[in-house]
Amino acid sequence: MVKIYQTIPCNFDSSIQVVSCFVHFSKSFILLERASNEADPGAWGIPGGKMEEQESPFQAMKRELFEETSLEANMSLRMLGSLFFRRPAIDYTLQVFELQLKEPPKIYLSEEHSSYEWVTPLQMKEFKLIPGTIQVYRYFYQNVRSL
Ligand SMILES: Nc1nc2c([nH]c(=O)n2[C@@H]2O[C@H](COP(=O)(O)OP(=O)(O)OP(=O)(O)O)[C@@H](O)[C@H]2O)c(=O)[nH]1
Repeated sequence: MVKIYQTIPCNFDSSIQVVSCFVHFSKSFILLERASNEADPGAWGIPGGKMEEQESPFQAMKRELFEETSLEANMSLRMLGSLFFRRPAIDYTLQVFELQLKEPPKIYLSEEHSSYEWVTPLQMKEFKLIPGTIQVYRYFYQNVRSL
């Protein structure tokens, strides 16, 4: 159960910041499957993770992309915006990025993930996604302003 807000909700704990990225190639973007020894095993999501202290969102996003996929993002990494996530036990801010690739990339996964797939927006529904993934996609790419 997750609630997503465009503006900061009342009594929001903003101490946790997460970054995530839609990595596009052709008409697809990449989803990663969380490994069996991770939180939420078997759930699929776009690359991302928690920001570390003293990192900027861009630094955190580049680090996570490299750790999780081996992709090195430079000038082409763009920030799309932020959303506020409220789960029963935790609040966090999600900073969402996109990276458009022109060449087919070589992907090397870390131990955090067991597999990856390139999916079109329509195929997203076939995956057991991290809650909120479809809403985040719609918000940034289909200009749907209500979550
Ligand atoms: N990677 C990723 N995480 C997301 C997305 N959406 C979303 O709510 N999250 C949440 O953001 C958090 C990211 O945490 P993580 O466990 O992947 O971060 P991390 O790699 O830094 O892990 P650690 O510091 O616990 O080792 C998780 O609670 C995850 O459910 C998403 O699209 N991608």
